[in-house]
Formats: sequence, structure tokens, C-alpha cells
Amino acid sequence: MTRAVLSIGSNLGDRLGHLRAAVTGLGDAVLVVSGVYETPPLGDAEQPAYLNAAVMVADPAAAPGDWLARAHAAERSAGRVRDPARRFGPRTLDVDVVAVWDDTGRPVLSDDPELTLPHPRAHQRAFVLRPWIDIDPHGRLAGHGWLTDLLNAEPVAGDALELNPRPDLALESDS
Ligand SMILES: Nc1ncnc2c1ncn2[C@@H]1O[C@H](COP(=O)(O)OP(=O)(O)OP(=O)(O)O)[C@@H](O)[C@H]1O
Ligand SMILES: Nc1nc2c(c(=O)[nH]1)N=C(CO)CN2
Repeated sequence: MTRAVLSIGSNLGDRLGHLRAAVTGLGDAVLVVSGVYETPPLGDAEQPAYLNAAVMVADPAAAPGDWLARAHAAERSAGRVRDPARRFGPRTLDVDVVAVWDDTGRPVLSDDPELTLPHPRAHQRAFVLRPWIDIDPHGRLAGHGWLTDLLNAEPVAGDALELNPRPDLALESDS
């Protein structure tokens, strides 16, 4: 069994529809989904606000690279177009593999640029940490510590204040 946490985000088109389609596409692998947060864009201010959420997935047959393949497949299904000139530009759907655990429950570590684990910027991103804490309040990020400590630490705290919970925009794994 490999387990993973995926971060999903959208700031173009039908934002909620893109997130829902990503969750639906993950099928039976979905264990639990977080609430949805509306968040100001980080890294490139000239773009619309994002909807962000986190999904816990598990599949006995999945290798770590399979989660990245599923993430990319979901992005393609949402019609994501990559603009090489805008590293952190707007997108219909972004699915990041935040963390993976092996079948003994140990975190998988990787410095492969194709799949770096844990995700190298996850510990700095309130829009990743806050939804993940929703679904795993006692979670740890390998190499960084408790999620709750990270969320309360500078410089993440400033971003955390700008997270706007959207309970009106529920994600349903079986919708
Ligand atoms: N943990 C990971 N999750 C997703 N992609 C990763 C990961 N580690 C490395 N990558 C690589 O990063 C490349 C760029 O991914 P992507 O376009 O989603 O980045 P981004 O969303 O613009 O930025 P960020 O990674 O900071 O969220 C992908 O082609 C992928 O191979
Ligand atoms: N609020 C927010 N900002 C971002 C996001 C995101 O998911 N949410 N993703 C980015 C590219 O990875 C760049 N900036």
C-alpha cells in the first residue's frame, strides 16, 4: 500500500469543477478530501485567486511515480496549458504530489527533479498545509516536522491569514 497526499489547485475557468473532476478521476484511491480554500496567488500576483484543497489517496499497487503520472493525467484532462514564460502562472488545474509513504508507513524521500519528495515547497505553503491539516491533524512533513508547527511558523503565518475557507464549495469524491 502506498499512501500519498496530493495538493490540488485551480485559478482558471470552472475552478471548482476542475477540482471535483480531479478527485473523481482518482477514483477508489481517494481516502479523504479536505475543505476548499480560496487563496491569493503566490509567486505571480497578476492572476486570479486560487481554489486549493488536499486529497489523501492510497493504492496497494501504486509506486510513487504512479502518483505523479495520475497528477499529470488529471492536469491534461483539465486542458492545462503550460506557459514556459510564467513559472507560477495561472492554470486550470495543478496537482502536486506533496508526500508519499511506503507500505511500511515510512515517508518516501527523493531528490529526483522529476519527482522530488516531499514536495520541496510544501513546507512554505499555507495553501498546502492548511487543507492537509484538515484531513491529517497530527501529520508530519518528512524533514520539516509537524504540520501545525509549520503552519504557525514564519513566513507561512502571513499567508495563512489570507486563506478563506469556502464551506459552500464542497468536494465530493463520489460526485
Ligand atoms: N512532488 C512533485 N509533485 C509534482 N511535480 C513535481 C514534484 N517533484 C518534481 N516535480 C516536477 O515539477 C515539474 C513542474 O511541475 P508543475 O508545473 O506542477 O510546477 P508548478 O506547479 O508550476 O510549481 P510548484 O511545483 O512550485 O507547485 C513537473 O514536470 C514534475 O515532473
Ligand atoms: N494561492 C496559490 N498560489 C499559487 C498556487 C496555488 O495552488 N495556490 N500554485 C502555484 C504554482 O504551483 C503558484 N501560486
